[in-house]
Order: sequence, then C-alpha cells, then structure tokens
Amino acid sequence: MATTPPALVLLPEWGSGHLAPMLESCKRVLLHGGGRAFSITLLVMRPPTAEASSEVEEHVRREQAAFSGLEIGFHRLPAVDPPKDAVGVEEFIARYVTAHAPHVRDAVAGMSRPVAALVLDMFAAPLVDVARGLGVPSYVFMSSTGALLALMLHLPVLRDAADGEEGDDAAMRVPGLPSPLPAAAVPGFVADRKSPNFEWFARLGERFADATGIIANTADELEPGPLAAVAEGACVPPGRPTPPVYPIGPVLSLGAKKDCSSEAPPLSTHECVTWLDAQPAASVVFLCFGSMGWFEPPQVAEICAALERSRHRFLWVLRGPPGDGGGAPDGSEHPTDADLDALLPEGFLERTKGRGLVWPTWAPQKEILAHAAVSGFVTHGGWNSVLESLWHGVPMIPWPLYAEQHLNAFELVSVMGVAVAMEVDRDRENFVEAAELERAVRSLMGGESEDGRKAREKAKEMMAVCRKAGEMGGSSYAALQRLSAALHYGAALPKK
Ligand SMILES: COc1cc(-c2[o+]c3cc(O)cc([O-])c3cc2O[C@@H]2O[C@H](CO)[C@H](O)[C@H](O)[C@H]2O)cc(OC)c1O
Ligand SMILES: O=c1ccn([C@@H]2O[C@H](COP(=O)(O)OP(=O)(O)O)[C@@H](O)[C@H]2O)c(=O)[nH]1
Repeated sequence: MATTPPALVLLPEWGSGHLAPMLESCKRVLLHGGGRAFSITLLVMRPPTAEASSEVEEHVRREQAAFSGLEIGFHRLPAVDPPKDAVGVEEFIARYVTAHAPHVRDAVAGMSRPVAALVLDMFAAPLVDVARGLGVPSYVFMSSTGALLALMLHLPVLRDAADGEEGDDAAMRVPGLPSPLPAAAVPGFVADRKSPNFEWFARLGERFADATGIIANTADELEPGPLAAVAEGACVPPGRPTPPVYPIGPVLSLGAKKDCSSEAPPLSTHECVTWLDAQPAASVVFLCFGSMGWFEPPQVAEICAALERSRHRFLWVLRGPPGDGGGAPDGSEHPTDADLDALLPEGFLERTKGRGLVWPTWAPQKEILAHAAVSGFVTHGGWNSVLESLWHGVPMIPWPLYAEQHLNAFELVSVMGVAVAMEVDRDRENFVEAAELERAVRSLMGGESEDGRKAREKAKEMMAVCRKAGEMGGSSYAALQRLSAALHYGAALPKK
C-alpha cells in the first residue's frame, strides 16, 4: 500500500540567491532517498517588492512546469504588513520574515501529511519556536558561507563582550577565522555594534543555536577552518550546544530567470554564449555583479578605462541604476537594464569592438562560467556566484558591494587563495580606480604576477574539491546521508 511521504516544509527568503539553493538542496535530499521518502512543500511569502515578486512567481512557474518526478507543492502565505521603521535592509528582512510566524504555524499545523521538518531561511531563524511548539524538527538553511555561519553564531558572544569590558571598538575575533578579522573584511551590518542590524544578526545567530540542525551550502574541504570551529562548539556562548551542521554543498541551482544548469548545459543560442564561441580558449575576463549590483557613471568610466588599457578580452554585464530612485520598501536596490549609450564613454564600444561585449541585462552566468573561453571572473562575491565560479575552476577578483560580500572577498583571497586582491574603497561606496582594476585583471589573466598564478592554480584545485565532495565517498555526500538519516528519525517522532 502506498503511504504519503512526510513533508519537508520550506520557508525561504524571496531573493533568488536564497530560495533557489534551499529548494535545490532539499531536492537533493529527496533524490538521495530515491525520490519517494519525502515530499516538499514550499511556503511562499509575498515579497516586499514588485521585482522580487515577479522573480518568485517565475521560479514557482518554472518549477511547476518542470517534470522532476519529485513531489513539490507551493503554499502561499497570507500577506503581512512590512515594517515601516526598519533602519537597514537586514532589520527589514528579519522583521518582515518573522511577522509570518502565525501563518507558518497555521500552514504547518494544517497539513494533511506528516511533517518531517521545517527548513528555515537564515533570516527566519526565530521561527524555530514555531517548529518547537508543534513538535517538529527545525533546520536553518545557510545560503552563505561557513565563515558567516561561524560569525553569526559568535555574534552573541561579541555583543555581550562589547557590553562589558571589551568596549565598542573591540577587535572582531571569531573562532575559525583569521584573528582579528581585518576591518575591511567585516560585513557592513555588523561593523557598528550599536546598530539595529548588528542586534538583528546577533539575535538570528542566537536562534541558529536552537535549531535541530543547520544545512549549509558549502563543503568541509572548502572552508575547513570555520566549519571545524562551529562543529567543535567554539563559536557559541559558553555552555550553549551547537546543533549538528550538514555541509552538503556546493549546490548550484537553476536561477529564477532563463538560465542553464551547469550540470548539463543545453546547446545555447544566447548572444553572450555565441559571442564566447568565437573567442580563443581561456582568453576572456567575465564581469558580473549579482542581482543587485550596479554602478554610477564615474565608476563605469573607470571600468571602461581599465578594460581598454588591459588589452584583454571581456564580457561585462553592466546594469543601470534602480528605477524610481531605488526606494524599495526593503531598501534593496534592484538594477534596471542599462542604457549603454548613456552610460558608456563615447567611442568605447567601437574601440573595443571584437574583443569586448557589454551586456545590459540579466545574463546566463552559469553557462558563461562553464564556457572554455572564460578564464577569470570579476564578481561582487555573492556566495552563489563564488560557488559557480569554483565549480568551473575560474579564479576571481572579488569586488564586494553589499550584504556579507566583504567577508567573502577576504576569505577568497586570504584563506582559500582562489582570487586576486583588489583595493575597494569602502568609504566611497566601494569605488575602484581604473589603474587598480587594470592591475588586478592583468594579474588574474596571466601576467607575470605570482598572485595571479597562485589564484589560477588554486581555483583549479578547488574545482576538483567541489566535484569530489558531492560524489559517493565525498564529504558533502556523507553529510547528505547524515542529514537524510536525521530527517527520517525526525519524521518518526510523535508530534504534539
Ligand atoms: C546575508 O546578508 C544579507 C542578504 C541580503 C540579501 O537580500 C536580498 C533581498 C532581495 O530582495 C533579493 C535578494 O536576492 C537578496 C539577497 C540577499 O543576500 C544574498 O544572499 C546570497 C546567499 O546568501 C549571497 O551570499 C549574496 O552575497 C547576498 O547578497 C541583503 C543584505 O543586506 C543588503 C544582507 O546583509
Ligand atoms: O546577470 C546575472 C546575475 C546573476 N545571476 C545569478 O544570480 C545568482 C546571484 O546570487 P549571488 O549569491 O551570487 O548574489 P546575490 O544576487 O544574491 O547578491 C547567481 O546564481 C548568478 O548565477 C545570473 O544568472 N545572471
């Protein structure tokens, strides 16, 4: 007799950099059990911006249209009022997500099938209480690095120390990370210990420790330092237990937009790819800055000067400023398609014709990174972009712009060694001078510099590491097995 498979109930933040890897990771859990052991119910919050809403809708539509053979359903949650007085993006996201708690409780309690676990976005960590109230196991899904995980688990310690003897300017020492963390590496949201954003991240980190487990889109071999420190219980306040961590990555996901899986890229007719087809192997530097990266005209002019002088071939995804002045209720800045005639200096396209392509809208990044012509990546350093680059052995130049990306940049250069450092002026909205970008691009793309040679070599090593981790016998495969066993155990527990 067929039985109803218990559900993994997912609550992702609406950003595609959060939703897509969470869903893909949970699909991996289903596939690991032969596809029939669990089902997925994804709880859809109404995103706070029109841009994010259409991304989510597109994602849901594509998922429903695809035939995966897996049981995946979507449950729309009632809308909640967005907070009107949030000081920063992080506080906004955390409060908005947390306001859904009663609706999440109702949705889980009302399910007609057993619930194996509630899988929560990092911003939804306070909802571990909802799971606990229903007697359901809870898992936090960490869509960013093991380093950010270590930092967040440790924030309550830093907060309480800052309240006491160490003071407000105390150096940031985080178990598993180089100590003290250079100021340039500290994410903006925790740089000021008095800001509500710091308090929110500390509160989220505190709640991570109350989850049944933490699923992380990283691999032991990629981030051995922070993951070991977390596993040893060195990051949480003394006396507090650390839940088991399951580093099952890298999990690369199909984007919400038209995109191709890096696993099996179909023959593409995308203009960026046909342009790459005509370029020599390993000759192109790719520049792309995530879902929220865009530049003011003076910065665009510096990039143009650098690319022109470097003499290297390039494919540059250049987006324009957010529409309507960027005043989204969540404070996020979603770029628009660039007006290249208005943004680029006169004559730039003619002078670089044949060796450069400037692409003004969303591009198929995974497919581009998989292309044999691409051998370097100037990236904002969002964790999904980093994993995609490492998966294809492409060395990077990190250009952090927002969120946790300054920490990611530091890790890529100083810990993993897969990237060439570039000076980014945080006091001038992460401005980079033309000469500095030119130097970094020359170094990355095969100049004489030792930094570039090491980054290229290390990126190839990491490609092998990433692929091996997920194979049978690899560390991420083993973590997936442990996670699967824990979920089966949780599904068998009596519910309240
Ligand atoms: C991790 O801390 C922050 C995350 C975000 C953030 O916000 C966000 C809002 C949206 O409307 C859409 C998004 O796609 C989105 C994404 C996002 O975080 C990204 O997450 C990735 C995976 O964790 C990745 O690591 C990227 O670097 C992040 O940009 C925003 C924020 O403050 C601006 C954070 O501090
Ligand atoms: O033009 C673009 C810009 C981004 N991406 C994808 O969007 C995701 C960006 O996620 P990341 O974590 O790097 O940064 P975020 O945008 O969340 O800050 C990655 O999967 C990229 O491949 C893309 O396909 N095309």
